[in-house]
Parts: sequence; structure tokens; C-alpha cells
Amino acid sequence: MTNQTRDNVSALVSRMRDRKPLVHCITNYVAMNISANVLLAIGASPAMIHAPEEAGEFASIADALLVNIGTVSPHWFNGMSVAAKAANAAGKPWVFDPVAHFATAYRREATAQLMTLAPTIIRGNASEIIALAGASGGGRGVDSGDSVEQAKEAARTLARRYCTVISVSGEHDFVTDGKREAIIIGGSAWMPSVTALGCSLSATTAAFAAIAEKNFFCAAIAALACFAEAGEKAAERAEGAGTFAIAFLDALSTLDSSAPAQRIASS
Ligand SMILES: Nc1ncnc2c1ncn2[C@@H]1O[C@H](COP(=O)(O)OP(=O)(O)OP(=O)(O)O)[C@@H](O)[C@H]1O
Ligand SMILES: Cc1ncsc1CCO
Ligand SMILES: [Mg+2]
Repeated sequence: MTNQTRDNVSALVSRMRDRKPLVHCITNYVAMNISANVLLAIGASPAMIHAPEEAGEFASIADALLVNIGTVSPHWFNGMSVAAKAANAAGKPWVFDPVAHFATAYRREATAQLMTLAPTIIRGNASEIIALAGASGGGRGVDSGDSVEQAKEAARTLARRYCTVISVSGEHDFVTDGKREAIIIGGSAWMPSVTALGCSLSATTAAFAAIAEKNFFCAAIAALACFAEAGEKAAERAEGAGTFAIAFLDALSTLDSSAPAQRIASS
């Protein structure tokens, strides 16, 4: 099983540069620039389009959609809803990043409504995944207060309840579709010190979903494996959080397609 997953992930990483999928991102103000640069570095084509007047039309043209509620407000929420509905109608995958969804009543309500639109993959940190399953965790804002280990059971519950793929990031990462499971090891302790890397990971997850021919379990793993590999390479050269961010983009844009799969520990 692990070897099959590794082969699938290596194939996805090489396919990215050939296919150059168009990834429609409705993300937060903090994440937009780094997410677009990360998508370009892995070989995808980003477009940040959020107006409700055009988000639905664009979602049906794009190869995949990302919805991230990091700085959500009512007008943006309308854009997210019409885009997710259009992606579903056009048979395009969409990834949901429920940033700090537990923090306020407004976010909880926005998240509940987006969850009814059946996201293809949900990518969050441990605190976000624990709270999404209805348990209480240690999160207060956008950073996780819980470990991935503590979020595993919540991830399994969510995957089965919503028939979706759950991708949990942290010091090591965990992916499940309710039946299969994978752990991804690597990255760097500098990663949580660079804002919106998790948001960029969700955008990368959407890019892999676009080319995964419905193997969304492997798409989620591929994105994490690329981040684990590039994060570790970048840490070898970084002098701090600033140079790490630059070195991370360099490492992503020069990835050897067979290297990320070696970061998959089990499945
Ligand atoms: N201590 C760590 N060691 C190695 N890698 C890490 C560590 N913490 C996070 N990462 C990696 O950083 C990336 C972002 O994950 P993280 O869990 O920090 O997302 P997040 O909390 O949603 O981030 P943000 O909200 O700032 O975008 C993932 O690829 C994850 O594997
Ligand atoms: C810092 C921050 N605030 C809202 S979204 C975001 C980016 C990391 O999730
Ligand atoms: Mg996040």
C-alpha cells in the first residue's frame, strides 16, 4: 500500500509541470501573494478571484478551487458559496481551509454553510480539525494549540461523516479518507514561523486535486510531501524565518519529482 501511494505521488509531482492546472483561489489577504508564488513554484497556475459576480463563472472554468476563510467577510462569503456550488456543478474538486473556524460565531456559521457544499478535501491544522469534528481543542486563533496525534481520531470521524479526505498538518502530517491513512514526515520548525504557509499548502492541495483523476487521498498526500521535502531542504540554507521563506520557494521550484514520495512514512 505504501509503495503504491509513493508511486502515485511521484507520478502526480511530475504531472504537475506538464499539466499546469488552473487553480482558482478564494483565500485571505495575508495568504494571497505567498500562495500564488507557491503555486507557480510547483508548476500550477494561480488565479485569485473572489467577487460573487464572477466567482461562479470562473470556478467552472478552473481545474480546481480553494476556499479559505482566513479573512472572510459577507461579500467574500457570497463569492465562496457561488464558487463552491459552481465547482460541484462542473465536477471540479474544491478544497476547504477552515482557518480558525471555531473562533467566532460568524466563522462557525460560515463554516457550517460551506460544509453543506461537500468539500472534496479539508485541510487544516490540528486544532481546526479537532473543532470541526465537534470536540474541543486548544486553538484560539489561526495557529494550532494541539498536536496532529491528538487530531487523528477527529480526522477519521470527519472523513467518514462527510465522505471526504482530511489533511492535518503539523510537525508531522496525517491524511485519511476514512479507510486509508498516511503519515508524512519532514519539513522544518521554521514553517509555522512563516505566515500563511498552511494556506499555501491548501492551495497546493487544490492544485494536486486538479490533476489527481479523483484520487484525492493521494492528492492531499502529494501536497504535504512536497512541503515536507522543500521545508527540509530550505532549512539547510535558512538563517531565520525570512531567509527560510525565500529558500522554501527556491526548493519547491527545483524539486526532484521522486523526492517528495520518500517523505511518506506509512499508509
Ligand atoms: N514543527 C514543524 N516541523 C515541521 N513541519 C511543520 C511544523 N509545523 C508545521 N509544519 C509544516 O508547515 C506547513 C503548514 O502547516 P501548519 O500546520 O503550520 O498550517 P497552519 O497552522 O494552517 O498555517 P497558517 O494558518 O499559518 O497558514 C505544513 O507543511 C506542515 O507540515
Ligand atoms: C494571520 C492570519 N490572520 C487571518 S488569516 C491569517 C493567515 C494564516 O492563517
Ligand atoms: Mg491555517
